[in-house]
Amino acid sequence: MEGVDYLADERKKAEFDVNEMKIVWAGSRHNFELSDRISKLVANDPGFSKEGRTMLPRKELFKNTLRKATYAWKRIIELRLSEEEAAKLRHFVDEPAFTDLHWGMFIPAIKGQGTDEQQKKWLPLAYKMQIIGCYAQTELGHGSNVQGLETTATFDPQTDEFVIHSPTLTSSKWWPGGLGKVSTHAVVYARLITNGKDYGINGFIVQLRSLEDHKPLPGVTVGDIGLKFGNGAYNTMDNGVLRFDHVRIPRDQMLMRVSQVTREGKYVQSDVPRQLLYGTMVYVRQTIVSDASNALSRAVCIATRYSAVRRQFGSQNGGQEIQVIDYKTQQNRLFPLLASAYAFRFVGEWLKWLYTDVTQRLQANDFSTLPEAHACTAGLKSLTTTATADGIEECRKLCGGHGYLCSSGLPELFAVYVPACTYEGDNTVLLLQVARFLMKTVSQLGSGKKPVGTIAYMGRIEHLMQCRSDVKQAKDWLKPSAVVEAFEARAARMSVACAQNLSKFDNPEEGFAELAADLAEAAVAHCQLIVVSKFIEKLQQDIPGEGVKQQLEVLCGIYYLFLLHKHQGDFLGTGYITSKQASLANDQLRALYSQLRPNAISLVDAFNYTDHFLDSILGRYDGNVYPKLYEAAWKDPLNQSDIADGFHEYIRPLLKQQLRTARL
Ligand SMILES: CCCCCCC/C=C/C(=O)SCCNC(=O)CCNC(=O)[C@H](O)C(C)(C)COP(=O)(O)OP(=O)(O)OC[C@H]1O[C@@H](n2cnc3c(N)ncnc32)[C@H](O)[C@@H]1OP(=O)(O)O
Ligand SMILES: Cc1cc2nc3c(=O)[nH]c(=O)nc-3n(C[C@H](O)[C@H](O)[C@H](O)COP(=O)(O)OP(=O)(O)OC[C@H]3O[C@@H](n4cnc5c(N)ncnc54)[C@H](O)[C@@H]3O)c2cc1C
Repeated sequence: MEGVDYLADERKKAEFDVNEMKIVWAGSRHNFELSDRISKLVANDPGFSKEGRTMLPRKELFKNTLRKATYAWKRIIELRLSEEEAAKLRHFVDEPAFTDLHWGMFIPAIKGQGTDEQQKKWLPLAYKMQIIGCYAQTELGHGSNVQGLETTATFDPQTDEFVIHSPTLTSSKWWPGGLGKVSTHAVVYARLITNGKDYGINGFIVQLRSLEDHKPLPGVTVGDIGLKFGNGAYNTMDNGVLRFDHVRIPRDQMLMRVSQVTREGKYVQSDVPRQLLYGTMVYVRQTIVSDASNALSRAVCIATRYSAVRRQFGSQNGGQEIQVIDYKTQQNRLFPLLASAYAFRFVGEWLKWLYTDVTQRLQANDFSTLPEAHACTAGLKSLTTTATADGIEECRKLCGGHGYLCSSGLPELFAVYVPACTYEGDNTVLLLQVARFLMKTVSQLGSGKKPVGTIAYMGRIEHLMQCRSDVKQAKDWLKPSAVVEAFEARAARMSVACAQNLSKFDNPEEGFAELAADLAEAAVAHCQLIVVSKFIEKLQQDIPGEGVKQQLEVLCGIYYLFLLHKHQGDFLGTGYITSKQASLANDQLRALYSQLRPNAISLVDAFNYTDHFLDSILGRYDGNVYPKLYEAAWKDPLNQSDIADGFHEYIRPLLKQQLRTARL
């Protein structure tokens, strides 16, 4: 039965041009062609096979990752791939590896915090992978509280060196990816001490291992921190532990863009803000937002295809049972996730633009938009990773029992993805950063400083505090102006309520700690407003392709009406809508589910994922699920023999004993 498309009827139902939607999803025709070409290249290369990955013991799994990463590098060189193509290739190889941190954090840290001279020295080595680096910030005792890090870098003017030292057990670096077994170098964050004074955290380039035999250098203790959550999953990564015993590095290995230490040991602060030390985190948080749409769309693609294949109940006169995708409850769980995948795609595109803009401004010594960029990257990283991790798990449940099989692809996807809620900033800690930014904005209202960008709506605070929704019938909820005002009024009112409550405390920090849960909710409301607004703005662009814009309008409506339904307590509680208007929103949401239904399979086809990338029997493009599940079961190592290892040792004596008892 090879070659039959079991989802062909579903595909025929599409009311839009799928090829044009693929381009919208990819961001441009160029991006589409690039992804299409590289994903097929990876899928057709046996060197990148994923076969049996979840069954391998850790050591073999890790060795296999080293093989794949090295093979990927070989192919990148052989095919003379550009930086953009190489990054795509690593993405489609789809296995967390030390290279993620080398390219994703070590190099960006040197670029962002190194002087021109330092970049000239280190970047060519890193680009050719003649050195391999990681980002060593977090310690056993401190992750979120970066200012609490304990590793020291003490300047020795006698030798013109820094002495890097781990003074306590809790100062051991703990977690950095690529550190445990591979990295030769690290950007290490340590307290800078000179002339007996502690100047706080700074980055230093430190060599950890010999470039000859890869042995740790004298004074360096380094290893892997141990097995993590899930089979396979993130265990392909060597998250590491690192201790220094008075390790000496030349002074010029301190990353000196933000501050410098002179030959005499004098500390000099540049005129750039100290927060630039945190710049690598801003960059990576922005990439994590784009990646959320990749991970969520992947899970949704699997769950949607399988929901169209799977049938349960409702057979009449011997006819077929109902496809589970036709149950309203399935749609109510699945379609908002499909809509979220598209929403996160577009907000990710916008955030990339914002990041590029702030980077250009920083180069021109304009630091004015840095606080907003920090708040947006932190908040959207938190919002999108939380929703994506929850969404992947929901997709697993949407696939019933078969979703729990590793061959569905969902358990591994979840296990690889879920730490995104923690790394690059715990999601709650990041929301509180957004809340601080919002409270600062509210406190400055009336001071003459006009809020701009994503907080421009605060400039209309008087209107937003007293306006009421004018929705009278369900379809009024399709008017962008009605929706944007609803989300703005909710976010503004929640922030103002927090600010009013905060003002009742004599000590603002005590107040902030006491009201943290409310503040985090206000931050979520603000971030949801950003996602909704950016989706609506996207729809105001010229979008070619028959029916493409209409489908995006349906998805956008589902995204915001589902949020409105889920958080109706906020909208009702702040008095912007009535319960009747909330109920109309729900009516409209149901109507949109019906509009989306015939297009569901084509909307996930628009992600253009290869079966290799999805790595899921339930999500196969052709929908040929049952024969392939059956076939895969027989490939399990337990089925290599009829009689299991251990039978003679354990089960047989047990059975014999029971036989004896029965005879008695
Ligand atoms: C592509 C790669 C693959 C992905 C693999 C991922 C592997 C994972 C890697 C990692 O996890 S690396 C380690 C990441 N660690 C964190 O994210 C730590 C989280 N903590 C922090 O970011 C910060 O310390 C904090 C919690 C945001 C701030 O703590 P604190 O309250 O102590 O703030 P201060 O340091 O005093 O700063 C105050 C001032 O600075 C502003 N600010 C904070 N962060 C930034 C930033 N990143 N950019 C710009 N500005 C920032 C903050 O808003 C305050 O401003 P004001 O209120 O004073 O105006
Ligand atoms: C898979 C993985 C890869 C990683 N890779 C790297 C890497 O390459 N390099 C690197 O340097 N680090 C890395 N990390 C570390 C990561 O950045 C930290 O774990 C993360 O920043 C969270 O910090 P923490 O572990 O200290 O959490 P904690 O701050 O200890 O969080 C514990 C709990 O306390 C809460 N909490 C903490 N502070 C507050 C507060 N102020 N208010 C309210 N609640 C609070 C949190 O919400 C959380 O619920 C990685 C972590 C993981 C899991």
